[in-house]
Amino acid sequence: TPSEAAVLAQLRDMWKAAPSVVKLWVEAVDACHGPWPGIGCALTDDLTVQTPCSVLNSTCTVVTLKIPNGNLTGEIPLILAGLSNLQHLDLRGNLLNGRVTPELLDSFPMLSFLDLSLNYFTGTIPRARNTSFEYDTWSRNCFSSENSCHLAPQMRSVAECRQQTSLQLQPCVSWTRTHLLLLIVVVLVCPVIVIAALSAIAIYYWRSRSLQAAHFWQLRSSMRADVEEQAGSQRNVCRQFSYQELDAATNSFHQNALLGAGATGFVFQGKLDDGTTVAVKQLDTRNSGMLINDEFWNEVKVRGAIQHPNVVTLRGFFKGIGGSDPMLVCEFMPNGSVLDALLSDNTPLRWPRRYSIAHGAALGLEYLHEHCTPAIIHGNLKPSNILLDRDFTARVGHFGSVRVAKVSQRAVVSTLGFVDPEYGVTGKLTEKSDVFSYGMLLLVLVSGRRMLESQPSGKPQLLTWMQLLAKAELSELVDPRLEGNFDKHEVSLCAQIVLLCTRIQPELRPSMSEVRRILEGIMPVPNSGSLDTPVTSSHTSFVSMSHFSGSFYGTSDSL
Ligand SMILES: Nc1ncnc2c1ncn2[C@@H]1O[C@H](COP(=O)(O)OP(=O)(O)OP(=O)(O)O)[C@@H](O)[C@H]1O
Repeated sequence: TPSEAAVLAQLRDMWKAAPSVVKLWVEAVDACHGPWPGIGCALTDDLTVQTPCSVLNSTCTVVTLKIPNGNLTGEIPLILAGLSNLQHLDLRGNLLNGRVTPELLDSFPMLSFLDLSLNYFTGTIPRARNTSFEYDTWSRNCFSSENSCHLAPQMRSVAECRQQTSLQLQPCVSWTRTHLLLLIVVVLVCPVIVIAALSAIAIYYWRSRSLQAAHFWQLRSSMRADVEEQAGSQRNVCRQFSYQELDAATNSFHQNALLGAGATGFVFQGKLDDGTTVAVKQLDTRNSGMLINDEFWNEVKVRGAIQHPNVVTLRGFFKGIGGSDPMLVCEFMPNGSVLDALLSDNTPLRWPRRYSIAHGAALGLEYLHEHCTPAIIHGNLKPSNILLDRDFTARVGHFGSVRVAKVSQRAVVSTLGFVDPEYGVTGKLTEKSDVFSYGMLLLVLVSGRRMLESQPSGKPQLLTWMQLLAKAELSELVDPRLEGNFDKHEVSLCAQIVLLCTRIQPELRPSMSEVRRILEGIMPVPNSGSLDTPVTSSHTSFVSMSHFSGSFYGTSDSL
C-alpha cells in the first residue's frame, strides 16, 4: 500500500549504510514487484500466497521482511509498525539494541514467524498479546530476568552485553535478605516459643509432682505423729531399770534372745512385765573401751525425752551397778536394722521401701539436728543403727553413744567408711558429720549389700562404689538385686544427694532438712556447678588421701 511504500523508503534510508540486502533496495524498482531482496508481498484477498504486485496498489501489502545478518544497528524502528500485515519478520544476527515493546509486536496481528535472535536487545522479553513464538526468537540477546538482576536464560554473556549496550543489572537481592524478617521470626521467635512452652510444661509437671510429693509426705508424717503421740502417752517415760527386771525380760540374756552384736556390745530381745517387747543393749565397757560417766547418763536422759516417729524411743537404762555392764532399753523394732534387711537372703528390699527408708532416716536426723535444743548429733550413723519398725518405717537408733562415751579407737575404726573423714582429722563431731554418714547410708541403699562385702584384699568395696558414683555410672551402681525395678528419677536424686553429703568441706554439705526436701521433690538439687568437690573429686579427694585406704576401712563384720 502507499503507506507501506513510505515505511519501506524510510527503512531503506535508515539502513542503507549497513552492508546488507538493503543496499540492493533500488528506488527505481517497485519494492513489491522487483521485489526488493528480503521483502515479500501478497494481495490482501489471499495473504498466504506471496505475489509480485505494485507497492502503490492499495490491495498489495508487505507480508515478509527478512534482513538477517545485515549489520543493522540502532534501535528497532517504530515505523515498522506500519507494516501491519507482516507475517514473517526476520532480523536475526544484526547489531540491533534497545527494547522490543509488546506494543510493537501487537501491531502485527498476522505475525506467525519472528526471529530477533543474535542481536543486543535489552529489557525483558516482550509478551505480545496475540503471538507466541519459539524461544529461539529471543536467544543470544541481552534480555534480563523480571527483577533485572541477571540475564534471562540463553542470552549472551554479561560482559559482551555490557560492551555493546548500556545494560545495567541491579544487584541481586538474596532470598535471605528479602526474607530477613521471616528468618528472624523463625530463628529467634520460634525457639523462644518452643522453649517457653517446654519450660511451662516442665514447671507445671515439676510443681504438680512437688505438690503431690509434699502432700504425700506431710500426710504420712502427720498420720504417724498422731499414732505415735497416742502410743507415747500410754507408754512409760524413760526410767531406770533394775538388773533383775532386764534379766527376767531377756530370759537371763539367753542366746535365743540375741538380736545382734555391735562394736559396743550385744543386743537382746526382751519382754517387760507390762507385756511390751524391748531391745536391751549391753554396753561392753571392758572390751569396747567405752568410758561411761555422768555426762553419758545425762545424755541418756536427754535421749529418753525424745519422741519422734523416725527415732527409736529409749525406754530406759540400767547403770551397771555390781560389776554388770550398763544397759540401754529401747523400743523393739520387729524388722531389725537396714543392715539386716540388706544382708538378708530373703526377698531383697524393693526400691520404694528403700526410698521411704532414706526419707524416714532424713526426717529423724532433721528432728535431732534442727528441732532439739541443744541439737543432738548422732555421731554413729550407719545401716545397723537405722532400725525398721513393723511397717518398715526407718527409725534412727543408738545415737549419742559414740560421742559422749568416748569409745576406744577400735570402736571408731569399726564404723569407718560411714564416719566423716573430718572427724578422723579433727576428732570433732558436728551435724555435718551425720550428714556425711547419711550420704554413705544412702549409697548403701542404692547399691545394696555388694558395697558392704569385702574385696579379696579385705577392704570393703566402698572406694569402687564412690568411683562409680563420681563417674555417674548409675546403671552399675544400682543394686542388681532390684532387677531393674527402680525409679530412675529417685535413684538419680539419691546419687546426687550422696555427692552433696560427702563433700570434703563440711560447710558445703546440705542440712538434713534440705536433704529431706530434695527427697520430697519440693526443693531442686543444687546445680552441678556446686557439686564439684564430692569426696571422690580427683583434686581435693578424700579418696586420694592416703588414710582412706588399707586399714582405714572397717570390714563387713564391723558394719
Ligand atoms: N531396737 C532394736 N530392735 C530390734 N533389733 C535391734 C534393735 N537395736 C539393735 N538391733 C539389732 O542388733 C544389731 C546390732 O545393733 P547395734 O546397735 O549393737 O549395732 P551397731 O550399731 O553396729 O553397734 P554400735 O552402735 O555399738 O557400733 C542390729 O543390726 C539389729 O539387728
